[in-house]
Amino acid sequence: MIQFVDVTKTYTNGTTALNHVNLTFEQGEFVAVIGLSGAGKSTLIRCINRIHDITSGTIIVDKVDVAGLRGQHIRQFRRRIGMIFQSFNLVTRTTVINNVLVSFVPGLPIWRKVTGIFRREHKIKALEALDKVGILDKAFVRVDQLSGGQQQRVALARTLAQNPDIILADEPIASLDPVTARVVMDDFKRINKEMNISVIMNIHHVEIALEYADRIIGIRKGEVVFDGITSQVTQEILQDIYGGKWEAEKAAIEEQPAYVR
Ligand SMILES: Nc1ncnc2c1ncn2[C@@H]1O[C@H](COP(=O)(O)OP(=O)(O)OP(=O)(O)O)[C@@H](O)[C@H]1O
Repeated sequence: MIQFVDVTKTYTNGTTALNHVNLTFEQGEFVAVIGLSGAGKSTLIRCINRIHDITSGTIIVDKVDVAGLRGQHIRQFRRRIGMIFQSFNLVTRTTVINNVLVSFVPGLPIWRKVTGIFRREHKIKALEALDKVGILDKAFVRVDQLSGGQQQRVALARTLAQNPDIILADEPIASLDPVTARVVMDDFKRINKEMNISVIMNIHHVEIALEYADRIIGIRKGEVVFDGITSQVTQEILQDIYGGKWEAEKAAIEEQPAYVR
């Protein structure tokens, strides 16, 4: 369970990105966070694994006060939380399996890190993770030979190999075409349902958010203005989340070329 209790985040330049946010995420939920650009979606997600430190309030993840973690404890905590980015964050000049094996590095002795020698059990786990996202056949292909969608699935496999309880996804489909975006979203959904891994996703594509997520959180100017199950979301609610700019936002998404939609 993740709890935000009266969380405020003000960056050093004075921008308040989160303003007195209260939220609870149960284990196994699939939550989409939506809102205008600059609303605070990334900040919300990134405070959970301490990429950003909050200014006031408390974030509790499974009874652990995240702000109190230091050094080794923060590394251990982060291993339970996978992170997926828009830009995949892979090493493109090496193979798919090497990218997945990297997820075992933090727990390995220094000589293994340096030599890149991985145990058989790690290799099997890496291959299993690739199988879960349907790209086992690409294990020994160089990442730069894969499509964007396949690269995002490698990133997902790398996260799965870490055996996380939670996956935070920051605009994971923003650079994918609509068909590939759905393939990747299908992976997220399957992982969420079959493995009971919580998925908290920041996403611009509202129609995809409504199609895949169980719950929608709408953020406007750092405040939660909607929090409810997906079927409750109406056009009026979207207007409210997008500060009356929903029609313009919808048109902007529709006008984007296919590769960014
Ligand atoms: N490192 C930072 N330093 C200062 N201000 C920041 C920083 N990161 C974000 N902000 C500001 O905080 C606010 C929320 O930003 P955030 O990236 O969380 O929004 P977002 O909803 O994810 O936007 P987008 O959809 O464009 O990614 C914005 O006003 C942004 O300019």
